[in-house]
Amino acid sequence: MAQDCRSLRPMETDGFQVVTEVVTHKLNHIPIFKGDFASLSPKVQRFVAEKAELMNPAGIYICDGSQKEYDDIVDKLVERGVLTPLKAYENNYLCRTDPRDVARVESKTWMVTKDKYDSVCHTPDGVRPIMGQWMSEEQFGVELDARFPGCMAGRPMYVVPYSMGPIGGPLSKIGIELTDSSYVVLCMRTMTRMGQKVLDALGDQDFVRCIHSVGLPRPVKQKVINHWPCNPEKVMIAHRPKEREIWSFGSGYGGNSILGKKCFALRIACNIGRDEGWLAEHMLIMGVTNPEGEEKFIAAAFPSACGKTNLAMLTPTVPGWKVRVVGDDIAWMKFGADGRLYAINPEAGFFGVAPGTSHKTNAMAMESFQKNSIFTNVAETADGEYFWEGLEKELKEKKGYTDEQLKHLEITNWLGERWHIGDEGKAAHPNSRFTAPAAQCPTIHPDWEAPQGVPIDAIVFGGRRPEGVPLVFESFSWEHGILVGALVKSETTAAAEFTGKNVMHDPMAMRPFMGYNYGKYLEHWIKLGKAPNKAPKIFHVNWFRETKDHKFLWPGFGDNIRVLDWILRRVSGGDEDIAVETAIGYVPKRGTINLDGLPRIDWNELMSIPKAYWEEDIDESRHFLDSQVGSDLPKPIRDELDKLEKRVHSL
Ligand SMILES: Nc1nc2c(ncn2[C@@H]2O[C@H](COP(=O)(O)OP(=O)(O)O)[C@@H](O)[C@H]2O)c(=O)[nH]1
Ligand SMILES: C=C(OP(=O)(O)O)C(=O)O
Ligand SMILES: [Mn+2]
Repeated sequence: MAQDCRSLRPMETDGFQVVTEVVTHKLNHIPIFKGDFASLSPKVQRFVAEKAELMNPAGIYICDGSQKEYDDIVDKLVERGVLTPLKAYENNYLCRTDPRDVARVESKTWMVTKDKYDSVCHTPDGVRPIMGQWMSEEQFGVELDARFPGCMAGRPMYVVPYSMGPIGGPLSKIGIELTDSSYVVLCMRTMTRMGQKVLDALGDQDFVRCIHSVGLPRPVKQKVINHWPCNPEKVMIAHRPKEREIWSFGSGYGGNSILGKKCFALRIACNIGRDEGWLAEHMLIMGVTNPEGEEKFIAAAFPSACGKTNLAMLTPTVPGWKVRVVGDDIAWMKFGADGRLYAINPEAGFFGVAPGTSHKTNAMAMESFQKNSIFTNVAETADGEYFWEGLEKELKEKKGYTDEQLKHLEITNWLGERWHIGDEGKAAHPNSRFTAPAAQCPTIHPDWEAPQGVPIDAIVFGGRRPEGVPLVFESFSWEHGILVGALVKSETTAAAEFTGKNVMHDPMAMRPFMGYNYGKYLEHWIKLGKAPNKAPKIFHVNWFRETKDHKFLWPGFGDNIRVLDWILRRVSGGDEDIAVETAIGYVPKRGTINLDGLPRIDWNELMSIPKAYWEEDIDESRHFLDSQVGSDLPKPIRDELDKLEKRVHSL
């Protein structure tokens, strides 16, 4: 077989020189482009050798994670036109993908388990589960065979050892990603702790096995667009939780390819968390210090593109407050011996939504990506700056342009076409992203890499809810809070393939990332909150409620500190009289949220709990839980729903 594979191997080897050739019992003469195969642990050797034999790369490149390695790969990609230096900054690059490969693809994401109901709930006949898709092991075998054999022909196979969480930390875990995408290698270096030091820490232990291919072996028969090989027709993002294995094919988009992130740190990790008694959640982690100097930590779950990165990096508009970032997307959380919930950010970088980000909305994100960052599918100005929707005003002021000058500014849009502000279409893709090292954020928390994590005082859920849902409310109990999380809904965004603005269920903000039976997942949450563990209070926020003419009722962004202030006062307890009991939870008493300096806020509209809306919402939610969770719904959650319904009926 090796002989046949070699003959398939085209001449081009991306300019890498063959350093040594290893001969293993599995593999004949696969060249090593970089690294010392023999120094890998037997488990890693075997993994690399087996997968190389399957995918037939031109050679193997073992990443050491050094700056030089990063720079070498960048240089190569610039030479080939994959990356464009954004010359207004130091070490910032623009990458344009094939326009068909710009977001996660939920419909092509699967969990592969022997028993279907380990992955999905017992939904009634004819109902397609939306909390995860299941694929049988047999079918997975067929799909794998139709994609992976020979899929890396002519391309280097990078071996990317990485740690999610600080290397060696008690909550941290190691993975190894094999990929034929050099873009992914660069992103993994920013988003995780990557390289030799991880292999050193690994020893002969096990690791999460991650296999990623863009799915376009050389010689390539189709036309490659933007030097971005991908295979949209054959995309498959498959997870084998029991085997702790991820197989991703056909897409280079971050959420599908930077496998440490959504695939490992959420879908696989929530399985590990279930087995080991902890939680892997789609949550930011932030430290909030009040004017008295007391700091508390909040973990908040919002669906993709609903404000996690922005909240984590918030610049308070109220004097005296300080916000510091621990993480902006994922939290691994475990109750400690003292009964408190501790959270780490398993990542080392930010993969954030670019459009809408500006010094006005998120200055700390802007400061994080002034250097050493990669911008995917944004636009570029003639001066070599990044550009996207939301930067118009800032650019105008920075350059001193008149309106007329701004309108005529030469911009290259994300598709590589000439474009001007006001032209049809968008400058940047709505899901365009920045990839930036977390350490570059000016408000990164000094304990962001604390191996044992930070103690969480409040959990917050939220989503884009244009109507019916007040700015903030507090749940009555841990179980009620879990119901609140289980009923999270949000308008769809550009982070996945859905088009149009529909309000969809996104329970716990985990719909796209659920790694096992969602009913069992709720049970796991319930169990962990029981004494002697001290369960944090659970809140729900909605920055996105609209007036009848579709204007936001709440200014959002830095002003969200006003809501966090209320939340943290509730957490502190004390005898402050700041909450009113309502059917859906405690809401702020009028006047207890600081509105000083804001333009007029329509408090009644912002905080109202319309009975008709909630009655309909509960019917719809009950239908959702019945059809999507069915008999797997834990009784305490069903009881909470019954109680909520009763309270709403008597509104
Ligand atoms: N109106 C409003 N928009 C927000 C707020 N926070 C974030 N956004 C916008 O929502 C989009 C996604 O935000 P981001 O923080 O990247 O979401 P994430 O994907 O959950 O991390 C961006 O376009 C933001 O400008 C807010 O408080 N109010
Ligand atoms: C990385 C992503 O995350 P989020 O939008 O939640 O920041 C994604 O959805 O692809
Ligand atoms: Mn984000």
